[in-house]
Amino acid sequence: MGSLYGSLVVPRSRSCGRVFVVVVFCCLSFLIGSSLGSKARHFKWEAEYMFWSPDCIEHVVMGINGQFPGPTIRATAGDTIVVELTNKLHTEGVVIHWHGIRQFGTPWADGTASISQCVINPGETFVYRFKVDKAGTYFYHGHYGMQRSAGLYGSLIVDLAEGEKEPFHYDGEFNLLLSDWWHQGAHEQEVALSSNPFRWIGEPQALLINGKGQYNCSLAAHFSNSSSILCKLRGNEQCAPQIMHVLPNKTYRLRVTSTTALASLNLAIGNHKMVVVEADGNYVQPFAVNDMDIYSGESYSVLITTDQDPSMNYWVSISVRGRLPKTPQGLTILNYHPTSGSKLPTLPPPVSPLWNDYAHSKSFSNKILALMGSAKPPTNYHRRITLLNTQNKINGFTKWSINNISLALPATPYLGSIKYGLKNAFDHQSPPENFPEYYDVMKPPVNPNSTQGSGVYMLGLNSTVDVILQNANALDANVSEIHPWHLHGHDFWVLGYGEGRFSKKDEKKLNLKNPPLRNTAVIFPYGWTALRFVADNPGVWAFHCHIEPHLHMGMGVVFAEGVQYLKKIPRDALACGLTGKLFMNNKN
Ligand SMILES: O=C1O[C@H]([C@@H](O)CO)C(O)=C1O
Repeated sequence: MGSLYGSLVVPRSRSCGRVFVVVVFCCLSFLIGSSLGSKARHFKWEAEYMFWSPDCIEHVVMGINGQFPGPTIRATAGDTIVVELTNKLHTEGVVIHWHGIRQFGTPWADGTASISQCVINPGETFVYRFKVDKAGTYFYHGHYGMQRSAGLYGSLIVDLAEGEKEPFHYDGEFNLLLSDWWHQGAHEQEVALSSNPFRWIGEPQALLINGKGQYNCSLAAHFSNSSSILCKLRGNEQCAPQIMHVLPNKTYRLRVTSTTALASLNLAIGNHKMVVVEADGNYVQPFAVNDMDIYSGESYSVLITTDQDPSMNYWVSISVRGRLPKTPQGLTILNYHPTSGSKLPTLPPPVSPLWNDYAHSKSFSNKILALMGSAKPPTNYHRRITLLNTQNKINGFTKWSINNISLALPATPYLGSIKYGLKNAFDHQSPPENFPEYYDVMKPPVNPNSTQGSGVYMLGLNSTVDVILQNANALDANVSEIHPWHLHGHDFWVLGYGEGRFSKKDEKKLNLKNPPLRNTAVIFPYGWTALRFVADNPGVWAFHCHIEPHLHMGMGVVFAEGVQYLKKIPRDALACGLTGKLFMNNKN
């Protein structure tokens, strides 16, 4: 039986002791900050395809060092992470993106193919070296083609620097990395999505918690009317649920991240409330919920108190939201000591809100506010870019477009072509800042024909940028979908969500007082989301829908800022395309 136990009773809040020496040491290290204890953490990783059974059915998955999900990185704020990644795939490149890490001063380590680096070729090794400057719950994943869908992901947890204290107390912690799984391989999915006629990938076959799921059985079979069979708790280590073993009357921190390819999820724990304290590596004003939505690309920490009857066990469930669910609930068990971990809960699993109860989702999103004392956004912006999200056609192929441009990535990474002024590397026309007044976001596009482009929004270094993400109707009437947008290289403030087309009157409703800082924000069907960020990180950064097939279909844009101020970009990152040629010519 897979068992999931965090640090069982490890007090996380550290305080300076009473003994003088300890006081001096603690307080000194507090004053000096993270620099004292910070260190380099080295990892040697090999990315490879392997046979694995995430939902008890054997498939090819992408793993790291023989593990799926990949190894968890645990570091302390201020540390330098060094990952020597060797590509052991036979015939395909690879990169890894460190989701939520801003990469200040190391934009070439962001791990985005065609944007921040060339893919690592089979047999080659690339060294990712970057600082984790902010404590929080993060993850990493492939960012080339649909390698995240193939299973290339894992957790990255950054603890507070020595001497610093969390604004909440907990006794132990668990890590829940959530994902979705298809039986159709990622390559076949790529071809399906890029074919004419278009073939949609459909809904996932299983939801995974820490890479483990149940396909044709259910842990809660005895509660359902269907003939589904009871899953085994023991036997197949690769798919047996990891039981969460807890002691009564303690507080646990659950670090929850979603790296789903498609599914928006709702997480609930039978009989237990969750207090949300962190979102995307930033503290939030704590609030309690019975269930919570989590979109692809997001991370949260929630606190649970084990104050229920210890002679029982409880369900931990994840279910699909925002799309007609065709995937069974993902389940595991919260097991109270000394009750046996194999005792199934006596109550049925939590019933998740209806998939299209968006009022419920919006109410959750609107509760997320910055913890008092958090950094506030600048009160004014220099530039506002409105990004209309539409589903389109290009020569009969189905795409997603932003202001009528579907993103097509160039062969030479932007970081190199912008730095070295290579004019032919991509489309130098700046993409549109807005969409036409007459466009009706409530209806399918009148003229769905779109174009592909590789254009970049060039942002003034240190300028304040507002982005209004505008959702619209897809190609079919009465369909508008959820899209979680993720920004690389920055956190942004989420100033607000609204219905219909963003207009002048919405301006007054924006929250400049305590908006949460995040790196991923959702747009609800037929709605808008307003974001603000400061372009203070020289580099080239992707901003895109975190739904993997949607990005594959062009749903993203690229921001560049201050690239000319970058002194030395490691040549290893740019040894392909026109930069590769440039380096070769310079050598001769
Ligand atoms: O991009 C998508 O395509 C399908 C559908 O719109 C067309 O089959 C779907 O549900 C998406 O999210």
